[in-house]
Amino acid sequence: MIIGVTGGIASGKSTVARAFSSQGIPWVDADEVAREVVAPGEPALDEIAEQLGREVLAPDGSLNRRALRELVFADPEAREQLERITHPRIRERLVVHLERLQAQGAPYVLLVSPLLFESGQDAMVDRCLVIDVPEPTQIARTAARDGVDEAQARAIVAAQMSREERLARADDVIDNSADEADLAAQVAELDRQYRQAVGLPPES
Ligand SMILES: CC(C)(COP(=O)(O)OP(=O)(O)OC[C@H]1O[C@@H](n2cnc3c(N)ncnc32)[C@H](O)[C@@H]1O)[C@@H](O)C(=O)NCCC(=O)NCCS
Ligand SMILES: Nc1ncnc2c1ncn2[C@@H]1O[C@H](COP(=O)(O)OP(=O)(O)OP(=O)(O)O)[C@@H](O)[C@H]1O
Repeated sequence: MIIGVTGGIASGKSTVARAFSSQGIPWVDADEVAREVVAPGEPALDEIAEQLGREVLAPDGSLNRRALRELVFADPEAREQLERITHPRIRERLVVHLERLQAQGAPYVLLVSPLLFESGQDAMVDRCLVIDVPEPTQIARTAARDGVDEAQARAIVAAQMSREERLARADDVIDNSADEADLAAQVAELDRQYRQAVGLPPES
């Protein structure tokens, strides 16, 4: 069984994944795979430079992530171009990573992805778990963690699915507006349900 874990920027997906991991559940992180596909030497990196301009490269030829971020969250067309280059490759690698994890015999595995619904990755999973936070909390946590200004954080949120739409598509929801202890309790309860769904006793 594959559980897709999604939520907007800084909703708490990685924190949730770590909590599941402490119960023995492994995960694949789509943001990490997205970085793999644009590593130096990857064909996607050349395509990005060709289509979006060499200004998005650092002097050493690697991706200047900050420059690309500022470009794509100000220009929806540039973002769509970037997604056309990266999303098929991300998807291909996610399939490989998930198959490898499943072969290792965990009770179930997680696909952690900010764009699970937007990029159609929900078709790869059995259940969708949405991490939900109010938008002001999301903006504040993004700005605090990534050192981006509030306007940039708002632009990123605006490029993602609305909270309402995401919740409407959820099979399960974690409310991450309280503290991390509260989050851990919600994860423990879902872990119990997921183990039961795959026919395992709660503590296996
Ligand atoms: C725009 C880029 C260069 C910004 O890099 P940066 O290091 O600043 O941020 P990072 O990659 O850690 O992403 C941070 C968050 O931004 C949001 N985000 C990233 N890409 C997108 C997008 N295309 N649309 C909406 N939100 C996005 C996500 O919430 C993500 O968790 C980078 O995110 C990227 O290459 N995005 C395109 C690939 C993609 O869609 N990745 C998302 C995972 S499928
Ligand atoms: N319940 C909580 N209370 C306070 N801070 C929290 C809570 N949950 C997460 N955070 C903090 O909010 C920030 C975002 O959390 P996290 O990195 O888990 O989100 P994410 O959804 O994985 O983000 P992204 O996809 O943008 O990388 C982190 O700095 C994290 O420590």
